[in-house]
Amino acid sequence: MATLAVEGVSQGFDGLSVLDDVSLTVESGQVACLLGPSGCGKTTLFHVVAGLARPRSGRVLLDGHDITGRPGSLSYMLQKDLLLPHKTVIDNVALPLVLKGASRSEARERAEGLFELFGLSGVEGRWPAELSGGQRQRAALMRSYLFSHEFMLLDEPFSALDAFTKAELHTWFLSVMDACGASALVVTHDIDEAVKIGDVIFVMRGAPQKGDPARIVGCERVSCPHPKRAEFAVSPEFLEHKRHVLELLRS
Ligand SMILES: Nc1ncnc2c1ncn2[C@@H]1O[C@H](COP(=O)(O)OP(=O)(O)OP(=O)(O)O)[C@@H](O)[C@H]1O
Repeated sequence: MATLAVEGVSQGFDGLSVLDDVSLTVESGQVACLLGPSGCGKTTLFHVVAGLARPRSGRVLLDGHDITGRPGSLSYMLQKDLLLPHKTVIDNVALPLVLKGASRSEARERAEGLFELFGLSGVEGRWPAELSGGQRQRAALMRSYLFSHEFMLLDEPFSALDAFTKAELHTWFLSVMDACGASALVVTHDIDEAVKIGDVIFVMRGAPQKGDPARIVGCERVSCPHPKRAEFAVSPEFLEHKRHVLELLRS
């Protein structure tokens, strides 16, 4: 478990200013969502947080340690699962451990212990092409977790799934996060998803291409005890949080 702090991050490309003084904190064990319109700079912020790009100003701290511009401390799961087609599921998910220096058998052994928790028992030896969309996302999330137990950056992890699979994975995701105690920052375009899975929702606004760099315009704390039950999504409290988020997006 780890606490992430983004402090006063500004970023841009050549003459384009994309992020303006972005700050946010994700507490240990929290799932935080980053919600904002297309093109406002969410991926740009993720690249900075993952250490893949140095910001023009500001810094990124993980448990108080400055990780600005240093990749490898957090795991970063892209929207597309990027499972390697020529490797079995177990070798795909164990790959981060091998890259970190474990032997193949050691890595497989550690990964094997997690298949049940991630709802993937029985598919260890299959090829990615033999999995359903939901199973592929579970495997991709498990691989991210094996890269970093502490903090995961998830870029639209459920956006490619159909509505039924998505709803199923939301419930599954929350139970896995509770069981692992990991923290995550999740990019999403989907307000319902953000309220459903987020303990806190950071709302980002801006249109960098129109000379309006993005900033965090507010944050909504979702007061719902864990484990969040499926009924929460049809409760008056859910609608109230959704209304607040919509107000922030329009403000
Ligand atoms: N490498 C780059 N060089 C120049 N401009 C870039 C680069 N990467 C992103 N941009 C610009 O920065 C702005 C923010 O892009 P970004 O991909 O971060 O937005 P986003 O919120 O993640 O979008 P989406 O939700 O559609 O994925 C856009 O105007 C984009 O064109």
